[in-house]
Amino acid sequence: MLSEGVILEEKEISQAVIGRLPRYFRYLGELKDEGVERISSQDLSELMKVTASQIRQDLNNFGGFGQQGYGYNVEYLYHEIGKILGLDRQHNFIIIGAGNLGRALGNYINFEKRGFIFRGMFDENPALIGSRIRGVKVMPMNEIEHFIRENDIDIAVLAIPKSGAVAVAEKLVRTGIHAIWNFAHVDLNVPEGIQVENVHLSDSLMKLSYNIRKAAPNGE
Ligand SMILES: NC(=O)c1ccc[n+]([C@@H]2O[C@H](COP(=O)([O-])OP(=O)(O)OC[C@H]3O[C@@H](n4cnc5c(N)ncnc54)[C@H](O)[C@@H]3O)[C@@H](O)[C@H]2O)c1
Repeated sequence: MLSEGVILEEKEISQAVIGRLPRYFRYLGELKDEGVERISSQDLSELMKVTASQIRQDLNNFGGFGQQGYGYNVEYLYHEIGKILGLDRQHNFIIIGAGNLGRALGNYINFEKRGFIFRGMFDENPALIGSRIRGVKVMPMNEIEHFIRENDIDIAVLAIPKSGAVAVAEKLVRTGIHAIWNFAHVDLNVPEGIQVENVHLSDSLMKLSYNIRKAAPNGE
């Protein structure tokens, strides 16, 4: 089972560490763009507001990357974390659901900068078929299986209501898709080997709401 951690270079890495890697990647990318060549774990810790020991522990999972008295080579670490995250290769994705959310995701160009290439969009509403988002055509659902196979699609983004999500996910599984980025508010039961990442923006909003309440418990 891959639910608790992933096997990487013969070592079990916890999902908590994996979850922190994109943030390291982002900060290192910014440092690299600013021309910073190396950084100590102390300075990285101050910048990212996590303890230096957390940084050392996290990066030790992958063999360290740091050198005593030198710190981290920013460019090297950036590329190594990118490789660990699989960002050294291109991922082709499609979006299912050309509604508000699907269109917003399709219009977001920064995914391409990370190697996620928007290839196709699908919807069951005939009125939307043929319309385009950033030049990408909305296609009918009966073309999806053929499209996935012909265009080397590895990620399907589910931006449809939960009522149809399970059936669509089952269809995607039959096409041999590798991964589903699931925005529908339903848990998907997919076979082992197919990766699902659930996104619930409202969870983040509820956390914010909790923190607002904690900061002003009397509703001031
Ligand atoms: N997880 C999150 O953070 C998050 C955030 C916003 C919205 N959502 C969910 O995402 C879904 C889409 O939101 P929206 O605002 O874009 O809705 P929307 O109504 O604007 O768009 C939904 C689109 O999906 C299409 N569709 C519906 N069932 C389909 C099916 N079985 N196959 C193919 N296409 C189908 C519809 O024709 C429509 O174009 C909603 O169910 C909403 O609950 C999730």
